[in-house]
Amino acid sequence: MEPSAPDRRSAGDAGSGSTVEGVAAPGQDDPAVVVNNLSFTYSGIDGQPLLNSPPIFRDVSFSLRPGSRCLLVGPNGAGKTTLLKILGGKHLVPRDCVWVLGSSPFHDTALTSSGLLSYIGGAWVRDIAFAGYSVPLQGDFPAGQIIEGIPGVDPKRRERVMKVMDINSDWRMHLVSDGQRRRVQLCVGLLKPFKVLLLDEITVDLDVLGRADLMDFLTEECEERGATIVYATHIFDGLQSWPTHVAFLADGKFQTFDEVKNVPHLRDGKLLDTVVRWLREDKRRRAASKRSSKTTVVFQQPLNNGWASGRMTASLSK
Ligand SMILES: Nc1ncnc2c1ncn2[C@@H]1O[C@H](COP(=O)(O)OP(=O)(O)OP(=O)(O)O)[C@@H](O)[C@H]1O
Repeated sequence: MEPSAPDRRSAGDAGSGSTVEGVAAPGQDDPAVVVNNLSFTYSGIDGQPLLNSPPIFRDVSFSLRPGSRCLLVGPNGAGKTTLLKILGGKHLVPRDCVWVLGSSPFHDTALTSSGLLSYIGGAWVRDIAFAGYSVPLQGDFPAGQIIEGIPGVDPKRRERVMKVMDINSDWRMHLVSDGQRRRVQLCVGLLKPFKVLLLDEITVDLDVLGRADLMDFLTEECEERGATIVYATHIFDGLQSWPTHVAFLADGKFQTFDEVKNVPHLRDGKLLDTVVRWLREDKRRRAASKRSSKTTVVFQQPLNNGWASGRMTASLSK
């Protein structure tokens, strides 16, 4: 799909339907998400691209209109999380490459602080000085305290989201199961009436009913409020009729990005079969390209050795 021209009003311009200070809401027909020729490579702490690491994306472009539900699929390591993080403003990319609700998510922090753009991904962890990296958030405090402590939330919406996620306010966070912790994490991410929601494999710990209720809620949010959702997952159970769009990311680009109604097998509800076929094709393509490649990878002494306090990273010299 060709990207549409982004809405380039700067933050603070009066936009039709603007409700949050600092964020110019796009008009109803403007795309909610626009990506223009996005290329991205991770860099080390010296700011240089990591050695021997090809770009994660090359010239990726797409756009999504309000109300779209896009399933983002692809093999492990294809870059789904990276793309969601870029859309969520967590990685610096050139301002003109990524537009969410008419603003650059990295540069215009009001997008995320207002809750209009919400990113929910990974386990609920934090880096805590002297405790370590990726420490699970499980202090002894009740779930209700976290949820009710978030300011600016409509009490009716809070009640609804807590009901959908089936949360007991008295759950003590250091005693809950992984699935219960995930429910609280989801609840927090859904409390504000987002316009764009980015989900990174968040249903992994949920039981089947919790998952079904969540997907129904998300469908309603898109159909009734015009929210836009990009959801990266490897779990396709019960998702056949959920997406309006499917994007298959592999080898640095979208091998497929289309509306479900335009892809015959997807239209017929064969989501899992189709994704498995795409994955097999991609695996064959990678094997063929490896066989034909004459490039010898030479490991060199990297400019940084990837050392950070308490952690060894993958950029260590071999
Ligand atoms: N912080 C980082 N620094 C350097 N490389 C990274 C970093 N995070 C991810 N990568 C690399 O970027 C590539 C894409 O990773 P990413 O997590 O986006 O893939 P993914 O499609 O979400 O994978 P999965 O399906 O396994 O979750 C991988 O090769 C990974 O090793």
